Amino acid sequence: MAGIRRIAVIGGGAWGTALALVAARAGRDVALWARDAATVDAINGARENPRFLPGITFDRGLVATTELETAMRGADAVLLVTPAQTTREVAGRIAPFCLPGAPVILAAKGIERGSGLLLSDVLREALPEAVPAALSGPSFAADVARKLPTAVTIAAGDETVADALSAALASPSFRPYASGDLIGVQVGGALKNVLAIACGAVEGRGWGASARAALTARGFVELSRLGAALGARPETLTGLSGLGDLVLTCSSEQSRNFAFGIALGKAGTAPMAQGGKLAEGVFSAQVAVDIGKRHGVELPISGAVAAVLGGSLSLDDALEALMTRPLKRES
Ligand SMILES: NC(=O)C1=CN([C@@H]2O[C@H](COP(=O)(O)OP(=O)(O)OC[C@H]3O[C@@H](n4cnc5c(N)ncnc54)[C@H](O)[C@@H]3O)[C@@H](O)[C@H]2O)C=CC1
Ligand SMILES: O=C(CO)COP(=O)(O)O
Repeated sequence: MAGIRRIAVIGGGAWGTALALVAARAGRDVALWARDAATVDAINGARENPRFLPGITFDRGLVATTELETAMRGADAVLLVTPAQTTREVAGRIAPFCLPGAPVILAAKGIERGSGLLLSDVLREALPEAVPAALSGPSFAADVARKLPTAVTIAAGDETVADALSAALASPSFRPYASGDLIGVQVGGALKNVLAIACGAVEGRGWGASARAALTARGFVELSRLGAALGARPETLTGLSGLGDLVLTCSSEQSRNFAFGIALGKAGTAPMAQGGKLAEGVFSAQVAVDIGKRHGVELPISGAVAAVLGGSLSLDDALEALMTRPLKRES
């Protein structure tokens, strides 16, 4: 496909702002849409997003706006960076302004709850003229905004689209790898959040580093089995958006899912509130288990997370249930 000159970034939270910086550093003409006027003013004026990226002054100026039509005007590609559960609504809102055939890169990590659809399928329903793509991998917004180096996967059904998007976003601090596996990239991104809650709970409950590593490894088995059942490629599951992101989020308090898990672990049962920060795994746990059931894939750790979050199981009982499952050979 032709070179990508102008990119619209939809969503002015931590990741949307960081990705707008990535695109600007890669030499793209960037317009960032945020719904909150104070955020737009701070980005345009002080080169900051104090609500979502506190303490970071950007190395580049960005053009932000509260007007969707202005942000979308002439965009060759769109980065959709609002929470997973808002994808259908926001895709519907940008639909009137989206150029036919423009790639829409899904940057949220989750599965739609009501429908059980991956976000690329949500996009196909809400914005059928767009070409779905996904960006995922080990990448904390604050690190990326600070220009710390990382690598991610960018996937699209047509690998030449993934190649073009990778070229459009690459810079010395941000290295995308192109992939044709749109399903695998999304399954990894959604499941690692659920598993990070489990690992955080282990941390918060004081069950030790050995338990956390064991849970991460068995969690990877869940992620791989679900991915394989949905048609993911093995190299995606062991790659940046699968194992890479799982390792990051299951071991770092910088992760909101892991931090949510720590709070859960300290409480022993599901906390009443999330403390305001987005933890996507909370929304994906049960729907992932339901998808697994439909495909004959058991997800015991994700199931335990869903049951604890749903209030039907305490953490201590969840641990006992996992540890006393019938013994089997490792696979
Ligand atoms: N923060 C991070 O390090 C990373 C986040 N992600 C993913 O990116 C997605 C977004 O996360 P963040 O930007 O970090 O969250 P955030 O909480 O920092 O920001 C969310 C943004 O979405 C906006 N928003 C919420 N509901 C909306 C709606 N209905 N319509 C329009 N805008 C709406 C909020 O106003 C806010 O600007 C999540 O799925 C997350 O898993 C992916 C990689 C890294
Ligand atoms: O996806 C992320 C890093 O790759 C961010 O993780 P959290 O949403 O748990 O903060």
